Amino acid sequence: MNVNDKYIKIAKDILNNGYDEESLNEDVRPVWENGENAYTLYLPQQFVRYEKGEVPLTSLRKIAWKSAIKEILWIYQDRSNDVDLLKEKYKVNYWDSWKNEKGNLGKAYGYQINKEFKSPETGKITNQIDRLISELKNNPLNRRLIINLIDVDDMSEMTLIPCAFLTMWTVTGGYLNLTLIQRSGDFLAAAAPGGINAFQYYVLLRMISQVTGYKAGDFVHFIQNYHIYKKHIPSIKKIINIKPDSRNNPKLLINEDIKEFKDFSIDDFKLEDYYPDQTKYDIDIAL
Ligand SMILES: Nc1nc(=O)c2c([nH]1)NC[C@@H]1CN(c3ccc(C(=O)N[C@@H](CCC(=O)O)C(=O)O)cc3)CN21
Ligand SMILES: O=c1ccn([C@H]2C[C@H](O)[C@@H](COP(=O)(O)O)O2)c(=O)[nH]1
Repeated sequence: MNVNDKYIKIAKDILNNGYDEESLNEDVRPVWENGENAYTLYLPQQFVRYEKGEVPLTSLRKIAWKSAIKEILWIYQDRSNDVDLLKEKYKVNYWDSWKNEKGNLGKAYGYQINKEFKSPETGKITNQIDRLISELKNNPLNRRLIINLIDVDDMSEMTLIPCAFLTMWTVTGGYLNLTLIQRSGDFLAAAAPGGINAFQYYVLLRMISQVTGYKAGDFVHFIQNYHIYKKHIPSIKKIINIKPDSRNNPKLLINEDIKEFKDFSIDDFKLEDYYPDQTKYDIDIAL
């Protein structure tokens, strides 16, 4: 099954078999801009496997792939929670609704990457990304290689509790394999197979592989609550009936001269053979 097939299969599964929040007569947290409840159809515990060499980018609709990479650079390289930085440095606006009065996300996302702690392996003061890179180079059989964006001590000071919050990393011979755990996934806006979340974490896998001397291996994306907002249903129904351009076979090229994680910039990433459907969808984002 290619990425588009995976997209269509899970979309149909949620549409046909998803639990309908509205009919459960319980409160839901998210609202639309006008204050109305944002109900979903949802399925629990879905996962998507992308074999090595497969780029998780759908061509059923246009994905903001550069913004997706910029978000990763902002979180893992700038180690920032500052929404104004995302806007000024990267021209990405879509986190604006979640910033606090100081213009940041509180103790979420990049804050957890910048936080220092004592490495359990070396005893030296480090941060989660530096420890991961150093252990992959020096101690590849380490089974404790995770990056966690949720620290329960800080949860009440996060403006949004990270959705794609946990990565786990395992070396097999010359390959680095990644699992991403996502607690909650908005199918249309971000979490679909080949959408922003899958693609951006695949890019992180490629980047970390490149600077630690491995090839990118398999990528598994697990979503605990996978949902389609009911307002998005008409768009999803259109998308799953698109016949994509048969030339699609996306390849991601990354500047091979980059050897240090801190040196990647957005201009080091190029996509080839990507011809996404150009239909425009006006996507409301639940707040
Ligand atoms: N309900 C909800 N869904 C999300 O996916 C989400 C949140 N909230 N809150 C935090 C971030 C913000 N995210 C967003 C916000 C907006 C778009 C969006 O407007 N996407 C459009 C245009 C993207 C562009 O061209 O820049 C799209 O067509 O996908 C996507 C993800 C992802 N996250
Ligand atoms: O990277 C992201 C960030 C956010 N989301 C979605 C998932 C949910 O629809 C909302 C968050 O609402 P919660 O009630 O906190 O789950 O944002 C995503 O899919 N991907």
